Amino acid sequence: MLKVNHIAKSFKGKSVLNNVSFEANEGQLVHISGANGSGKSTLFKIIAKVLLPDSGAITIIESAKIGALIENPGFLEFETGLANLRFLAKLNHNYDEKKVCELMERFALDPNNRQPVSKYSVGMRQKLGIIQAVMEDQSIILLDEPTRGLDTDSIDQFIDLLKILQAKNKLVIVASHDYIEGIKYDTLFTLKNGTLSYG
Ligand SMILES: Nc1ncnc2c1ncn2[C@@H]1O[C@H](COP(=O)(O)OP(=O)(O)OP(=O)(O)O)[C@@H](O)[C@H]1O
Repeated sequence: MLKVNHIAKSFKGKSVLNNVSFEANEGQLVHISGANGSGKSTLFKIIAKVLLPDSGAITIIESAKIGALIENPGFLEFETGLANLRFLAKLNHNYDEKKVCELMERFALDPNNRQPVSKYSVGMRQKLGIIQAVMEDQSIILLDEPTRGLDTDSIDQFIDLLKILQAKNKLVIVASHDYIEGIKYDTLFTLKNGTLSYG
């Protein structure tokens, strides 16, 4: 479903990714661990094709759609959470209000909350970021530090969501520097000094 072939990327002569390769398939839950600055976000941006690698290639099966939470997702600050999700999904003509509201409720976000996103807490924004990555039934889901700012109840809700995504045969790749108790990954990678290795 996804092939990452010999990816290299440097910024201003400083190598961030060096010959990174791996393959992943539907139904797999993959973890990439790495310290701050190890290149996790850069790798996700290259997989999502928002950044070009210096060399190497990404191959994704044609029917696959990518959902991603990378760094701090940008929202329309003066609009409500639901209005933001509606806007993002409508860009792709794939808006299902019932599904979006169910996802919001799963994460204890009230779809009828009239507060603009500018008033949201870090955790609430993070939840909105997770929802937008999965709300269009995307088949490859990239989640960069998904539990940042989440309290323990929200982390449990996130773990439940991962189980649902796995049951739906999605490929989910989580990048984080910490280990999240309670998540059973199929494959573990570590990104260090620009190199991706198993374990
Ligand atoms: N557009 C850019 N221009 C210059 N340097 C960049 C750019 N994007 C990333 N970098 C550098 O590349 C390195 C890897 O950054 P990246 O954000 O991919 O790491 P990360 O593992 O996601 O870190 P974190 O866990 O802190 O989010 C860092 O040294 C960063 O400063």
